[in-house]
Amino acid sequence: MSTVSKPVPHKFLEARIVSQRYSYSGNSVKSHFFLPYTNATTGRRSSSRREILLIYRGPIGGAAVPERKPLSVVHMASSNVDNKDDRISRISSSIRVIPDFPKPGIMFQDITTLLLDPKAFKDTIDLFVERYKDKNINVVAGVEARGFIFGPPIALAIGAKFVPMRKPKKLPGEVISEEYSLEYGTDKIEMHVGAVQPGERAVVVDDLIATGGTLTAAINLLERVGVEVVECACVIELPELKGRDRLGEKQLFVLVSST
Ligand SMILES: O=P(O)(O)OC[C@H]1O[C@H](OP(=O)(O)OP(=O)(O)O)[C@H](O)[C@@H]1O
Ligand SMILES: Nc1ncnc2[nH]cnc12
Repeated sequence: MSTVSKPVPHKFLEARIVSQRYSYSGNSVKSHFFLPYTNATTGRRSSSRREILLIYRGPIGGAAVPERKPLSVVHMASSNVDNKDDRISRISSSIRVIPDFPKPGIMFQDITTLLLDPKAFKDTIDLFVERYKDKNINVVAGVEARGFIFGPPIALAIGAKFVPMRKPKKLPGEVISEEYSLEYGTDKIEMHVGAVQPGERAVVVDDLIATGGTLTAAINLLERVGVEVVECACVIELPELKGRDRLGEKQLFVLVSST
């Protein structure tokens, strides 16, 4: 379905489009067409341009945008978030889905739009802080890159240290590393030797769990040096990729589920 925001005079329908750009909002795509502005009497073009906006809603790029739901009570079995909590639906609706990024077939869950909404961002952090503040957590480990956005404010609020788990060759000191497979490739994460101590209690934070490869690698790194990983925490779960199964007995706390 498409709607034209303003009636388009006939003379502009005959004009050539000089440029076009797209912007995304929720499950809709806006196409901005720029037409040369032509004087109907003289036929001369002005340097100014006229913008025509088309708004498409629904399927984009041939693939249907999946519905993202606040987590159902069944999925929340291991969490204490009230499913009726209106913070969850605000968080869910602030996350945008970009089809075919970074390659065809991937429905990319883009949390940068959540970050643009200060209330949704604060609600996200608050929900994690409410869950971990009384659990004697010493370590919040965040996985590069998006775990670096959510992890540090949680760590500060609960009085824990933040430990970055970085992509290879980024950390300057001695590291231990762990390889893992992704929904779209393979990768490796590294942690500084000495950043954590045996017996410390950790939560691993990331924006999203897909296949669970990243979180499994993070858990392995921490457990190799004697840290107790209490739980993993993500904003989004893609349940179809069964990452939760890959974590085995390890608890996973998520806020929204995307089907
Ligand atoms: O459950 P998995 O299948 O392991 O996938 C989840 C991981 O994939 C994404 O990161 P990505 O590797 O794309 O890195 P980036 O955050 O640096 O873009 C996401 O932020 C998670 O870290
Ligand atoms: N579909 C997805 N959206 C965002 N990040 C991801 N990481 C792995 N799969 C992803």
